[in-house]
Amino acid sequence: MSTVGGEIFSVVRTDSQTLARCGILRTAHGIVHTPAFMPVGTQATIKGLLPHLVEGTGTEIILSNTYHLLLRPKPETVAALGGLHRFMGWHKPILTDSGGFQVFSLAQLTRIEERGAVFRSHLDGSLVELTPERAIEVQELLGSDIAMVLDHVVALPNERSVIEDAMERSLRWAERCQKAHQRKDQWLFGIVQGGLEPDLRLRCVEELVQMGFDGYAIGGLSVGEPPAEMYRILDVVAPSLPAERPRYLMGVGRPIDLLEAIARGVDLFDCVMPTRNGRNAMAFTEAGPLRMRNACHERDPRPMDPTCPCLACTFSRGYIRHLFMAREMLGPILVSLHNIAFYQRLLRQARAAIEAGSFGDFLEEKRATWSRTTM
Ligand SMILES: CNc1nc2cc3c(=O)[nH]c(N)nc3c(CCO)c2[nH]1
Ligand SMILES: [Zn+2]
Repeated sequence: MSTVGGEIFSVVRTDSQTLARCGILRTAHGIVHTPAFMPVGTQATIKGLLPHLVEGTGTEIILSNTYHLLLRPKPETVAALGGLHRFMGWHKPILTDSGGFQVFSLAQLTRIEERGAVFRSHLDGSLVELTPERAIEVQELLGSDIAMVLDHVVALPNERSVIEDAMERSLRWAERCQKAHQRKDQWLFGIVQGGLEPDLRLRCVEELVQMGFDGYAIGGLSVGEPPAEMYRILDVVAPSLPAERPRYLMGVGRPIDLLEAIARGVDLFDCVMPTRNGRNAMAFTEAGPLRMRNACHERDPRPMDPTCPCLACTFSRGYIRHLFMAREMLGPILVSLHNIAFYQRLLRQARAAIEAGSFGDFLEEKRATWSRTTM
């Protein structure tokens, strides 16, 4: 348990129609209003965006990755340069993931042993070992406000025995992470595994809560399973987690997925979609997604989203299409910025709906509006 000033998390309002709630998450670098969305800054940068631009979208917390920074520039280098906040000039909260997902999704020839994950770096093929103890040491060197335990993530669909084995190893690793964790100004979150098996998920929740973490993440989802399957697991897992601790759904998701998860009591999200899609000229708007290379935008003087307050929406669609057709750097920068602003505005609207006790109506309205698009 960390001792950052005051309580970790307070629920300030619960919706009257769903399990959605508004909360305040307190960290060493300030507070986060939940439900909150974390843009992904994998290599100590939200790709293409200076910190003050990210702040301007209303972002209060970002995610960075142990796996990538372990390989380059190495955590000892980041620590020597003052830690991750000073290194990247972001002075609000930072959550670091442990690498559990990347050793499964990015690394080559990963071998999972009881001791830890052994893999070849995707950068130079060198052999790397990531143990629970090293994952904690790295996150303490980086100085993030929230650290994640090292977990064993498996692909879905999978054999129940494979899922059970990985879930049990993740529990043993979580305990080792807890024992290794020293920094009192850094929260430590556990991660619930167990695939799409409700009984394995609930057993994992029970054991993690027994160990006692500052917050709880729901892992092992958004790994290719149908959305309905994810929602079914959330129905079981989210309400079973302690109400007075933050609940973080890892790697999610599309705008509609965020709202469906918020309705089930989830407080925190991270996803590469707004920035990755932005770099690929796909802009989220209230009326549905826009593909900015599309010829229809060539002479369109309107902003991407006339209701959007962001800097990118002071330019015309014609200009943004030109930037992508000319392969100018500013294209991906502007649409990434806009997409993060879109997600943060959606969460502001969600928090307001919860405060008004009508999040259920808000969700229904978005389900109807977006059912005709791929949001
Ligand atoms: C894009 N989908 C996704 N599913 C995830 C699932 C996990 C998970 O189970 N464990 C850990 N440590 N990280 C995860 C991450 C990376 C964070 O975005 C995920 N990302
Ligand atoms: Zn905009």
